[in-house]
Amino acid sequence: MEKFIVEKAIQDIYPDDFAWCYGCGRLNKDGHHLRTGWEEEKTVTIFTPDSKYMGIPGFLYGGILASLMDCHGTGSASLALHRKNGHEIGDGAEPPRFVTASLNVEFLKPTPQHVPLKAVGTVEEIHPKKWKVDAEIYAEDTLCAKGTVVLVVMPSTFLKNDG
Ligand SMILES: CCCCCCCCCC(=O)SCCNC(=O)CCNC(=O)[C@H](O)C(C)(C)COP(=O)(O)OP(=O)(O)OC[C@H]1O[C@@H](n2cnc3c(N)ncnc32)[C@H](O)[C@@H]1OP(=O)(O)O
Repeated sequence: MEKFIVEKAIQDIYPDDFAWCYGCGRLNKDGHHLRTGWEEEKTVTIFTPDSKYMGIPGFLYGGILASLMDCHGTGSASLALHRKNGHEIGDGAEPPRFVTASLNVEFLKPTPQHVPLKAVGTVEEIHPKKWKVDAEIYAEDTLCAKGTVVLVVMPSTFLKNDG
């Protein structure tokens, strides 16, 4: 049977200061709370968008697929560098933080509403600070979108200076 749950997600262990992303921050009450984990050597994010994310009645708005691809990318890169650094979710280590440098999405088929979407990622290191995720989004067995996301380790300029 198809698995529609991510048991251990990298977003669950982001430090609170980095858990506010609209797509994947667990502390953003208005956000999507996307969660990304390993499924063997691939990364997986499961998401069933709310009815309001409609493009054409019965079909999803493409921007919501891009959001899924975006946060699936940051989560996947974080998982991969965390593992490369010798860590796994649950060992107490803080994961690396990534931002999206580029996002390319190809909308291949109309995507039905009201079914769980599964983003599947293949992660590749370009440079220790720069990673690429090739992602596919499936609605049930149909490949509806694919894309490439390039992620860069978050520069210090993103850190809020409260002092
Ligand atoms: C903890 C989790 C936090 C959750 C966050 C969720 C975020 C959700 C996703 C988003 O929406 S992120 C928000 C949207 N994205 C942005 O706002 C990013 C805006 N863009 C930028 O800030 C910069 O353009 C960006 C950081 C993406 C890239 O900047 P650069 O063009 O300077 O980076 P570059 O790609 O050249 O290299 C990055 C680093 O890798 C190094 N590098 C990359 N490739 C290399 C190579 N081949 N050889 C040598 N060095 C290389 C490069 O030197 C550099 O290291 P340093 O910072 O130490 O100098």
